[in-house]
Amino acid sequence: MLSSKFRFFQLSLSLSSSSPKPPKNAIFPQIVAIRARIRSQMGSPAYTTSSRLLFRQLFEKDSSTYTYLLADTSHPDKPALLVDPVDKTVDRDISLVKELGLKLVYAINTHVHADHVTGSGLLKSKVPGVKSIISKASNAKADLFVEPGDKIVFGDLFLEVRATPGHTVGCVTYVTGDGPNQPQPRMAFTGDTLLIRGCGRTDFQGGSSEQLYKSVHSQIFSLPKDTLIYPAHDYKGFSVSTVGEEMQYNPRLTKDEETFKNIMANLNLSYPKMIDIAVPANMVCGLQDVESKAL
Ligand SMILES: N[C@@H](CCC(=O)N[C@@H](CSS)C(=O)NCC(=O)O)C(=O)O
Repeated sequence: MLSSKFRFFQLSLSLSSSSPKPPKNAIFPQIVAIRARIRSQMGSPAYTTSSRLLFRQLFEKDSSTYTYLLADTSHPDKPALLVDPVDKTVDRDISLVKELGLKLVYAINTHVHADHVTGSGLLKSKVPGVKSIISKASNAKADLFVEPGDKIVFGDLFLEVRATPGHTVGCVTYVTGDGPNQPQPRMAFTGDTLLIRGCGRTDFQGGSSEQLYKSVHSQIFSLPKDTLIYPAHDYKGFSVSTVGEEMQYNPRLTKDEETFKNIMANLNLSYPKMIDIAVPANMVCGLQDVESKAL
């Protein structure tokens, strides 16, 4: 496969060999044309353009979990939030927040995880002022509870809350705002509801394949096709997808509902190794709260 640098070089060459040497003042439109050709050959960009949004995708390898850091860097306070922090990587996340000069305000969870302990409790104990967030429908403990239609505001940016039950009863998807100054394309943090070319299992924690199917089709596939999909996990090496791509290629969710339910009933996955520790800990916002409750 060609590296993008090499592709650029090739495209520059082919463009100059097929056209006469341009006058000096015509070079800028040529660069614009080359960039447009690269973009069209590479498909949708896997990034969002916004002058204000700082975005980082972070990984925890033991549970193959993605944590996302978002901040409004145009706001004087540089308010930041973490989506689905993991206890094991909290120190890494705090260092990054400090290095970038951000003010962490929220630790947000898409759901009560079964495979790892949330970093929300540790973040709250290590960074004064951080508030934990989870959906009201999860019945878990947190500082703030969100419901469908709520907005989580950080500076002049916001995340919209969409109810996407199915993997668990309280699963939500957080979608970047729609409006002036909000990132384009939009970004959807789907938790375990929609994975890249897959989806969350539905065999515990109040899971339902019927609900998951409806959630994805009504709440995620209804977003603009260029909306970027950022899941909570990936087991195959993917990092980002789009609504359009999943609508076309997701091997489970492109099927009709009956076929989907049949696929989900026959996944035969073993239970997550951490489930007996993770679920009770996450119901109280992370291990720290479990310890303080026990005192
Ligand atoms: N082996 C892992 C757990 C893998 C797993 O079950 N992943 C979940 C999301 S975390 S609860 C899932 O929904 N997977 C769907 C799939 O199709 O893989 C462990 O032991 O932790």
